[in-house]
Amino acid sequence: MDGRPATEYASWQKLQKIYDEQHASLTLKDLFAQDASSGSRFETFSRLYQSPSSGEQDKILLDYSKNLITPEIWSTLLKLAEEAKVPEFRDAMFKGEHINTSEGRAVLHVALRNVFPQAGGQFDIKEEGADEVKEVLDHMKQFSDAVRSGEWKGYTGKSITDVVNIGIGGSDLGPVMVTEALKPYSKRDLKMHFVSNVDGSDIAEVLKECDAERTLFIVASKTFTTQETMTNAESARDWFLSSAKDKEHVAKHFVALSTNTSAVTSFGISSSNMFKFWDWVGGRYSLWSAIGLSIALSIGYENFEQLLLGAHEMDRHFKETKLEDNLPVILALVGIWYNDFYGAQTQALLPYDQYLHKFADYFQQGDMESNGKSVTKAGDVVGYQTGPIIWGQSGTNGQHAFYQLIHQGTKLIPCDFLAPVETQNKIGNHHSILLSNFFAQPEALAFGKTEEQVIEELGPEQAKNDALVKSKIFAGNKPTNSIMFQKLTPKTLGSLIALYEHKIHVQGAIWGINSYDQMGVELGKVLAKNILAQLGDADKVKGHDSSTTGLIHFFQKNRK
Ligand SMILES: O=P(O)(O)OC[C@H]1O[C@H](O)[C@H](O)[C@@H](O)[C@@H]1O
Repeated sequence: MDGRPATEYASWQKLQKIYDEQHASLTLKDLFAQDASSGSRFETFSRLYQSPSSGEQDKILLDYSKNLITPEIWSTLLKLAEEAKVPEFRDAMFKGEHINTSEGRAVLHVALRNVFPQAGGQFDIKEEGADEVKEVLDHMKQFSDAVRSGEWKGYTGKSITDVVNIGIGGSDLGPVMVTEALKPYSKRDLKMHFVSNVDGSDIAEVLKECDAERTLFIVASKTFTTQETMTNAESARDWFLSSAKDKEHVAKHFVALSTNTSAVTSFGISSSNMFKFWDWVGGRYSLWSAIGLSIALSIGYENFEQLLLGAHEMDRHFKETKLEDNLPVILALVGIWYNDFYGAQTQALLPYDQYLHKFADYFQQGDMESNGKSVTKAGDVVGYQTGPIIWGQSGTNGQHAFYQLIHQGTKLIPCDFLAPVETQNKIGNHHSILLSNFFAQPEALAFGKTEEQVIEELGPEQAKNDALVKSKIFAGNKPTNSIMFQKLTPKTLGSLIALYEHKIHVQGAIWGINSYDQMGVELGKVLAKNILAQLGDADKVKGHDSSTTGLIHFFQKNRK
């Protein structure tokens, strides 16, 4: 809680000792072979989460049995969570304590979904702005209903057909991921576009598809100062005014999502077209706030509310469930075991659901910006690994691209496999084929293929080729989690996102770092501003190393 280095905990030291003594002989094959004597490993190491309000329909099964853990390792990991005061740190977040210590802020994305008195009661959160959440949601409902119904008209009296969300980082990735994930619930005649990159090609391609009379621009930026977003927003406004001519028309075509009212109004967007949020909403935790307006426009406010409800129910689960049954805690501890003791550098997220194809992209920011830190909250340099590199993509596509390395490469890649029981699109036997791959890959990763099996398969003649035999062996022993949910509904998606958010929180608490600032993104921004001022004139290029100077001069000489 106070940023104690994790290595100081007795349970951490015990885990190190267990690892040193046992890891060479610890195999998933042996662990599962013990099933007969000690009861099913699946029973011991899996947990079923049921939505309190819709139970069966929105259940999530977490199977973590295919991990290199024994009862002793597992109880020591749970002890670590206690020693690191994970429950206290979690409760401090829910109470609104300023756990983002470097910025002196509360961390209250849970307050954004704390709007369901009927769902087991609300958390008591006393932070400035927390009581305004409902008001902003009502504004979002009213606005998204009006746009979706066609009641909201553009400057020539036509309804809106295209929505362009202009934002970057947390003001882009969440809306992109969720609108993709919930496409089956979307209004197909309201097309969503996302512009994030300051590369003019991004906005240019989107504008080619839009008609100024029927396009709504959402300028999404917590700070309303982000260079990429403001540059894109200005270009969008210029493009719009080249058709609309009159600045008065901006009000019908531009809205802002921000915490910065004065910057929004000076951009020319009236405060009545602004949807606000608060400094206790971190950018990468903001899709639940006004930043989710594009989501509400796409899937409708009622579905957006279901997304919030799913997250709120996972919040309750995280807050109220004992550590050994707590899904976010389980994911966090399994991750720490590989990250800190086995030395795994990465963590793959592999959804077997095409609609989740942006899930890993989203949690790249969620996890890596949160836990990519190397000093504790007390300011000490950590002597252990913190946040993993998050990567991945839709499972079957990955199988034909990078799974080779996971199966037979030299690196340990812990993987989370995710899949729905029910598909959104019943076509032939696609879903059975998809799921058979979802079941097969973790099995292959865990149990591999022995030399004897390879020899038997090859037959006596080919088996004489030793190199061929060796190349076909799968060492196995590769750990995975499998997460199955009933169907990718808005509510289930909300719960899945909150599950991973809280996993990140628990890991950050154990590592003693601040998961809620992002100082590491600042330096590059400052240097870029400085360079921008020098780009126009070769004589102005000063104060850099020879490499940077050489590159800038090369650009200046060759630009057209
Ligand atoms: O929403 P904005 O203020 O425009 O910020 C957009 C992004 O900017 C920075 O890169 C931060 O590191 C991100 O956390 C943030 O999401």
